[in-house]
Order: sequence, then C-alpha cells, then structure tokens
Amino acid sequence: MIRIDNLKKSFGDFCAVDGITFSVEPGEVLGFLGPNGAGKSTTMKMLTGFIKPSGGTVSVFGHDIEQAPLQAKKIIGYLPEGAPAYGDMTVHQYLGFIARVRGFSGDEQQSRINRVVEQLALQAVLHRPIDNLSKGFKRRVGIAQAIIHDPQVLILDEPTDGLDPNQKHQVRELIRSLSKDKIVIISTHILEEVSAVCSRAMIIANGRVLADATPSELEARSRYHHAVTVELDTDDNVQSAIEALPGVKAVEISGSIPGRFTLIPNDDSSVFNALTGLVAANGWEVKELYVESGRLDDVFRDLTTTGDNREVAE
Ligand SMILES: Nc1ncnc2c1ncn2[C@@H]1O[C@H](COP(=O)(O)OP(=O)(O)OP(=O)(O)O)[C@@H](O)[C@H]1O
Repeated sequence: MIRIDNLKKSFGDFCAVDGITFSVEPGEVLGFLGPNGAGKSTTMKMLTGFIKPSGGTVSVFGHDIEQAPLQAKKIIGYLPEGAPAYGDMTVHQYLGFIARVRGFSGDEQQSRINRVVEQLALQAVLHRPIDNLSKGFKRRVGIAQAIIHDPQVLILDEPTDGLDPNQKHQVRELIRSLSKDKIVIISTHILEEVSAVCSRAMIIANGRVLADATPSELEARSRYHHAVTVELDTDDNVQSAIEALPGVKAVEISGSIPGRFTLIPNDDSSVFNALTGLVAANGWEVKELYVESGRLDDVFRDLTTTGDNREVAE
C-alpha cells in the first residue's frame, strides 16, 4: 500500500501542498480532482520522489521515498505532467532506452517493448521521432514507458489530456484492466473520467483534501441526487402543479426545450412516484423521464468555490 502522512510542499513563502494524509490499497484507482494550481501535480511529484517534500512522509509498499528511493521507484511507473520524453529518439529507441534503464536486456527487453506497443497501439509510429508525433501519440508513448516494467504502483498525471474520444476510451479501458492488482493514481480535470475509471476520488484545492469518497458517494452530495427530469408534451400549464408536489424543493425549467423540467427533491425524498402519479392522473404524454444519481460538477463547484477555496477556483 501507499501511505502518505502530513505531506507538505512550499515554494518560498507559497504553500502548494498543505498537509495531505491518506493511504491507497492495491485494486484502487484514486483520482485527484482539483482546479488549476490545486497541488495535484506537486503531490504526485513528491509521491514519485521527483521532488523533495518540505514535510511529511511517503511510504510505498514499506519503502520510504526519501530513505529508500531506489526500492520505491522500482515499483512505481510515472507519467509526468505533459508526458516529457527525449524528442529526437524514435518511439522504439525511447522505449528501448527506458527498458534498459529499468534493467531489461535481450529478449526480455524486446518482449516488454512489444507488449506496451500493442497495449498503447503504437505500431504505426514506432520508428518516428517522438518530436514529430501528435499530442495524443506522445501521451500514449508516455503511458507506455510508465508501464514497461509492470509496476505495482502507477501514477499518471492527466493521462488522457490531448487524446481524441476513441483514444480516451482505450486508455481508460487500459487503466481499468491494469488496476486489478495495482495501485493507480491519476489526476484529471475531466469529471466524467472520475466516474468512468476511479473507484475513489479526492477533491483537492489550495493544497488540501476537501473530499475523499467514492464517485457515487460524491454524487450523492449533489442537489441533483435523485432529481427527476421530465419532458411533457402538453399544452396544460403544468409548472405550478409540479412545484406543489410533496417532496419537491425546487423546479428548474429547461431554457431551450418547452415542457421540460428538473425536479430537485428535498433531502432524502423521492419525487418520482408523486410525479408519475400526477402525469398519469392528467393523461400527459411523456417524451422523456429519468432519475439522476447526482452531478459531480455540482459537488466540485460547491466544494472548490466556497470560503477559502474561492480564489483558487476562479
Ligand atoms: N517549482 C515551482 N516553483 C514555484 N511554484 C510552483 C512550482 N511548482 C508548482 N508551483 C505552484 O504550486 C501550485 C500547485 O501547482 P500544481 O502544478 O501542483 O497544481 P495542479 O493542481 O497540478 O494544477 P494543474 O491542474 O493546473 O496542473 C501552483 O500555484 C503552482 O504555480
């Protein structure tokens, strides 16, 4: 497991990471979510031994990152922010170089290169210089070098940044498949990515952890948890009847689609039965009807734009 205790980083007078404590077990995919400048990359750089903490400790499967950096780094794969690489090398040369640095030679080296080339679909660019690749391919090369030694811990800073939707889907599938027996920590700005791949999400702002929960627990904190959206095909004036339903806290009207309403429930209420009862009693035609589990963007905004966190998020 990874155990992080009271981790801190200051740059001069500025505190970028302000005492973060958590642990992660194999099988977990932990997502760091936060506004720009929240401290996600700085935390990852300290977890991987890339920069020295100003305070606190990081232990990776029992190896302290400062006391035993080689043992810790052997079992970590790291995709740094922006996926830096040696741009004048071809993909094949670069992966060969990384494999050698990781201690592989001969057939073992080649079979490891072949495996990651296959996993990241790099065949078409294998003999091209990395500098000439598109942003998406560069990112895939970055992920390939991070997994070449089949590490127990994978730390990926914005792994899908710059990828097209198909590539995003592929990389998320890969992360999911790798995560079965590994610890995976990713940072992302993409909220849908958290629901798609993370078993746990940590919202960070101003170098502090504001929330640490499963994506569905976070969604349940949203005002849209159990909200019902309905689109009705009727000329009746339905809004006041919907607003008067028991358990309804507020009704939002869709600006662009007539007859479409979102019913926000009071805490722990369900408005679904009351709404369907009203619709049936009046014989209104339903064009669309669904219940939401909640909205992560709503929770993210709430947490990161209140109180001390306002400055960071704006
Ligand atoms: N080497 C450095 N010297 C001075 N300040 C730094 C340094 N590295 C990071 N910072 C500052 O620390 C804060 C946290 O930066 P960090 O890159 O960790 O944020 P982040 O959450 O990863 O943001 P983003 O989502 O934009 O990548 C920022 O205000 C950044 O400007």
